[in-house]
Amino acid sequence: MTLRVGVIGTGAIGQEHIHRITNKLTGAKVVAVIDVNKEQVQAVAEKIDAKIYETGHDVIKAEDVDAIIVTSWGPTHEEFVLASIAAGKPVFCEKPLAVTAEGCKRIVDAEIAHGKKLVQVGFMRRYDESYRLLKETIDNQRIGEPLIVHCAHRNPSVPQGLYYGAMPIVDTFIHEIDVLRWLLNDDYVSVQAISPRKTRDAAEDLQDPLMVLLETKKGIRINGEIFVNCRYGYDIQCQVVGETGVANLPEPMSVLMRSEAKLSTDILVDWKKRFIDAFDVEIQEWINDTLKGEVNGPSAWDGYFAAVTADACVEAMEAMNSGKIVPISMPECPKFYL
Ligand SMILES: NC(=O)c1ccc[n+]([C@@H]2O[C@H](COP(=O)([O-])OP(=O)(O)OC[C@H]3O[C@@H](n4cnc5c(N)ncnc54)[C@H](O)[C@@H]3O)[C@@H](O)[C@H]2O)c1
Ligand SMILES: O[C@H]1[C@H](O)[C@@H](O)[C@H](O)[C@@H](O)[C@H]1O
Repeated sequence: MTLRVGVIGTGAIGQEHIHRITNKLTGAKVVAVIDVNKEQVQAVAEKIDAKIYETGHDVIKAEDVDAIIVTSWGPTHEEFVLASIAAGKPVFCEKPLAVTAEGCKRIVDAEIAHGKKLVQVGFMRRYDESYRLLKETIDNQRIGEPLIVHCAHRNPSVPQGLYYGAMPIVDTFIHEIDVLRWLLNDDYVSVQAISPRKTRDAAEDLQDPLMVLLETKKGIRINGEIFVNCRYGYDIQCQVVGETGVANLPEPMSVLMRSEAKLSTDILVDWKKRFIDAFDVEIQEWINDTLKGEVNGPSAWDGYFAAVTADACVEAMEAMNSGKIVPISMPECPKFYL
């Protein structure tokens, strides 16, 4: 059986997912697309022979669409995920699940009321081989119990005018918020924020770089650096300090060169390349699970947890350098998501 997929939002990542479903993965076909950018959606639809719809809701309602992928702008996600649940259709939603914790909670409530899991959130780092190896190292106690995590999320640059305010947290650090909770099998209890000296490349309305200090239930301290105008590359670092050793996230594979009196390796500059394999595995597993009527990837509850944590990080960022420690509290995870 082929899963007939409708894609809402054919921008950067929408096109990436359409390309992988059409050319690399098996078991699914993109049959319907929609974007508010008419020229762009026309070009995408022509390449894959998909039908163009007027709105996201028309795609969700279409009889020949079995499952939905939401890759439109973040603020539109909640509406499309809720509509997919109301139509009883499986939905893969890129991060963020919704732009507020309340929005994520509405999705969680709607899914529970529906009675069957339908929602998966695009936290693709859980599918990345290097993070999986790091998790295996921790789970197998090869460094004893984890005590401290140092991590960095560095982008070479961000689009001027489109990236501002709380985005270092809600658009960028949200990946660490999800993956570290998964990596450490732990939940967060508090956060504070510190602003280092600002880079000359940061826009006026952006604190860049930014540091957040999270504490987990087990007492692990996480020191997170978010630096979105680092200029030199797309660099994701994670080091876990344990009782008996230190484990580092493996670097992406790259040729070690000796040339012009230098020993060097290239650094990637683009998230698409850094996580290309992870995205492939993530979407292939989503297709396979959806065909079986299952959801096994990051759930709406994970999306909600990330949003609650992100809200606390934003509150800490707004009070940065004051020493304010913002508590992070979540209700018990409902049985539905266990
Ligand atoms: N998992 C990841 O690493 C990752 C990477 C990139 C982007 N994302 C997420 O994916 C989403 C899209 O990001 P992007 O980089 O592709 O952005 P983008 O701006 O390139 O694409 C978004 C598209 O959504 C369209 N759109 C906006 N409102 C719409 C609506 N109401 N109906 C239909 N289409 C609409 C826009 O016209 C645009 O083409 C964001 O939420 C982003 O955070 C996740
Ligand atoms: O900071 C960016 C992240 O590094 C990417 O992985 C994407 O999530 C992108 O949307 C963010 O803007």
